[in-house]
Amino acid sequence: MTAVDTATPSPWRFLLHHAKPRLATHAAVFAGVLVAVLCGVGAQYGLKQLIDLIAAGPAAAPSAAVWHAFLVLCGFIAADNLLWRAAGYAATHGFTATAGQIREALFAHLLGHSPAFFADRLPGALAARVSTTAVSSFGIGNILAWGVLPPAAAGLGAIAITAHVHVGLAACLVGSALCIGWVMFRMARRTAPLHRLHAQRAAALDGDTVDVVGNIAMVRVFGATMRERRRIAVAVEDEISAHRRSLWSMEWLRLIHAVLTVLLVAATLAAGLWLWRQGRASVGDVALLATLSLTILNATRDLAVALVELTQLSARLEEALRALLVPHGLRDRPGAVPLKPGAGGIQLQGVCFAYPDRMPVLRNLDLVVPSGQKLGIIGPSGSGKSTLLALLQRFHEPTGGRILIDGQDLAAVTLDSLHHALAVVPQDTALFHRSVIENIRYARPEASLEEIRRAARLAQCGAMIDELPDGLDTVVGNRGVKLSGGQRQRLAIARALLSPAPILLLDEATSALDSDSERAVRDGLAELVRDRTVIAVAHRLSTLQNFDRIIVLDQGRIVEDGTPAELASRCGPYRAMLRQQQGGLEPHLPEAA
Ligand SMILES: Nc1ncnc2c1ncn2[C@@H]1O[C@H](COP(=O)(O)OP(=O)(O)OP(=O)(O)O)[C@@H](O)[C@H]1O
Repeated sequence: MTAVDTATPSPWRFLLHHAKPRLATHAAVFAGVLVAVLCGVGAQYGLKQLIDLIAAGPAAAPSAAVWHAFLVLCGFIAADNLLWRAAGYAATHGFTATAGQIREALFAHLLGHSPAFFADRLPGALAARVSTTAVSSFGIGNILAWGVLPPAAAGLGAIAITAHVHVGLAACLVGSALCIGWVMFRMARRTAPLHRLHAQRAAALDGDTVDVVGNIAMVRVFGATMRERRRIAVAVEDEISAHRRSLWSMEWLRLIHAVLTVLLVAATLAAGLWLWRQGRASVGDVALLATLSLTILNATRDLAVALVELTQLSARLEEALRALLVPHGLRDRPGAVPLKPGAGGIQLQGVCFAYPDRMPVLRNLDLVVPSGQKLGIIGPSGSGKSTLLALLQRFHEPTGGRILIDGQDLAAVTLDSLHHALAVVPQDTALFHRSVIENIRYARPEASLEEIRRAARLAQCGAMIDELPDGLDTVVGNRGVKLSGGQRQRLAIARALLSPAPILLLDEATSALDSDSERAVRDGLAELVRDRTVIAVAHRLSTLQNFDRIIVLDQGRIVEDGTPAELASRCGPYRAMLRQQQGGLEPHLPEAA
């Protein structure tokens, strides 16, 4: 089934869509509850029959009829209780499975979003909303089954039995119940924005809390613990005030409902007494009307409480769905085909790019990288180097021109197949809070232990891993916090080396290494990059000294292009950078052409 229907984020359609695969189980829950409740109401009628027989006296009531009425009453009571449990058993299977399925579907949808989506949102708030959706969906199922259906069925059953005593009285009850229902519904709808506001503030607070916890080292370094506590305290105050307003609106609803139902029950009882005095109702009828009015009172009260909770949960669900079910910014185009595996030749034809509401970053870029070529990209900070790598991964669409891999336009191939063709060591080394071996194996889950050890050795992290307390099984901490920056980078390189992708993208892949480690990693890399196309962004020019070709980017344009030796011999920006990095030691440089 599709993950989620992004075109229709209405909470009810969303829930129905996810309930469908377990329709029979859900139907069993609701049918069980319905029959149990009707048996409960039937027990009240059975009691009336018994009372009428008892009131007639031992002489007038045949013994068989009394015991028959007794057994019917016991049967209703037994069915009432046992069916509740059967429905509960079905719900533990159906509701939990549906909530889990919703969580999985939203997670899958979340993973399909582009980096631009995540750049604008807090990860904690997104995770909180996935949880909110699953918890609210589970809550809505429970409230419908245990909170809405029982009082609704009990109320309708009570009205039907009242009709048996007096049709006019039952009609009045139906009219009153409908009026109360309408008033409650209108009022509940007007409170929905208050619940949504509360849901928004709670999710934002979750996101903020996770953001601070995720950056706890920085908070400590800048002695900002109190500052952050004050910030969160302000957000908590906002959340509390929104929560209070949401609850107050519900308390008003409950109060109005309580007044209306007290009036309704009093009127029913008075009518029963009047009918009895007229000789048109038996003692059993009056007892029945008394219990039925209480059933109706309880039913309408329970129904109101349940509807209130339902309104709150559906508002929370709606808010979470609105935030999560944003259509994917980047997705496979209709008719997209998998990238045909090739040697890894890359071509940029007139590529332009600007981030939304920003100045252009790349301007009319033409570049041909033959398969197997090792291309270095250098240039001042902000010149568009990482953006170029991001476009190659199709994290963003070029605003003009096109990019081809082995002659195939990236826009026309599937994203998954494109990512299988690329191995990446990103600028900001990201590791999972998992073991070293799981992090390296991420690039190729089927890789053997021997292959993993080889990749680790080539990335110069073999000795480092041996020194860890549990070797390859050591858990690296949140985003790899238990490792040094250089160690993290070497693990990321080992991970990329394990990938069979024909194109390797390195974004400042060795920036955190000292010169000796960098040289050692470079030697290890040399063997593995031999048959691949490599595009490497680097600030340290020594990283690129063995590369086939270097381009210099400036303000989104290629301002120099050639082999390292050619560029070093020209009086251009590359030579200036080289001179700067060699500390002005001219003897290392060839004569300028
Ligand atoms: N997600 C984004 N949204 C908006 N603007 C962005 C985004 N990412 C980068 N930019 C902007 O695009 C420009 C180019 O950034 P990019 O990261 O490509 O530069 P770079 O050459 O890799 O820089 P550095 O050497 O410092 O890593 C910068 O002005 C940057 O502020």
